[in-house]
Amino acid sequence: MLEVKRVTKTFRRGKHVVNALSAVDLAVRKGEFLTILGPSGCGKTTLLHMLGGFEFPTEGSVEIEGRPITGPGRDRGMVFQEAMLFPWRTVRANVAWPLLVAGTPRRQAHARADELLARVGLARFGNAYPGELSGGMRQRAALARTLAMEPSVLLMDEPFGALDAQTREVMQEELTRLWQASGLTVVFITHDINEAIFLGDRVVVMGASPGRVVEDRAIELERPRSSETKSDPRILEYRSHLWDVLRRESARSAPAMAEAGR
Ligand SMILES: Nc1ncnc2c1ncn2[C@@H]1O[C@H](COP(=O)(O)OP(=O)(O)OP(=O)(O)O)[C@@H](O)[C@H]1O
Repeated sequence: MLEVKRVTKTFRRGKHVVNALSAVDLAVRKGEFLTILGPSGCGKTTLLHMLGGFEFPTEGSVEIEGRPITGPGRDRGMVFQEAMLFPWRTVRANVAWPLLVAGTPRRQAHARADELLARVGLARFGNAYPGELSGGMRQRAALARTLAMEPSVLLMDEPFGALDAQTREVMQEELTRLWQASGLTVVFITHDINEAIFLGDRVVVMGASPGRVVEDRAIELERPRSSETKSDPRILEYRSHLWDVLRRESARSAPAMAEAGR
């Protein structure tokens, strides 16, 4: 579904050249849930932005279903750490907004928004304003708005990073349910190893300086996954292995990053 081929990305910052990504190869199958872990600054967001069509490789190519990605498209929805909702519009109007922009008649767009709000557990909050919702509810509304475009790929950049631990667990379980029912392909960035394991069919670990893929591990926990999955003893093995990889990468990249910041 998605293919990143020998991608290198360099940014210029004044006189300095930042090698954000170096020779990254990555393929994501249709319907797969891929999670990405890695130390700060290893290029996770840059990679996601390329898949979204907001950044372009310096070398190499990024493709969706065999076609080069040349810009953002309705086939790919993005969800960020902070739910970007219009505070002056109701939750229903926020979710309906991309449909209205695409020319859907208002009544139809609002009916579709209500269906989507029900799917993310916000059926009773269509008339509320974003400021009246909790962080988790705002993230659900943002997800509903992204789903309104009927993307085939969801690109998620630490979407639960700003939530408290309990809400985060609930959101993880809801997302797996939603994904399982939808057939969506998901690429999900996180700093949380447990989250990466619980959600992912595969966990990719990136290393920094330069950003590259250092580990690609299949997670063979059965689906559907639920809160009980979280006490599966295999999780401990996955966690210990991924911790080792991350520790090694953080130690390796820290001196180089300190040097780059000087
Ligand atoms: N527009 C830009 N201009 C210059 N440098 C950039 C730009 N975008 C990213 N970088 C640099 O590229 C590197 C990778 O950044 P990126 O945000 O992709 O990392 P990340 O792994 O997502 O980090 P974090 O986990 O902290 O969000 C960093 O050194 C960053 O400073």
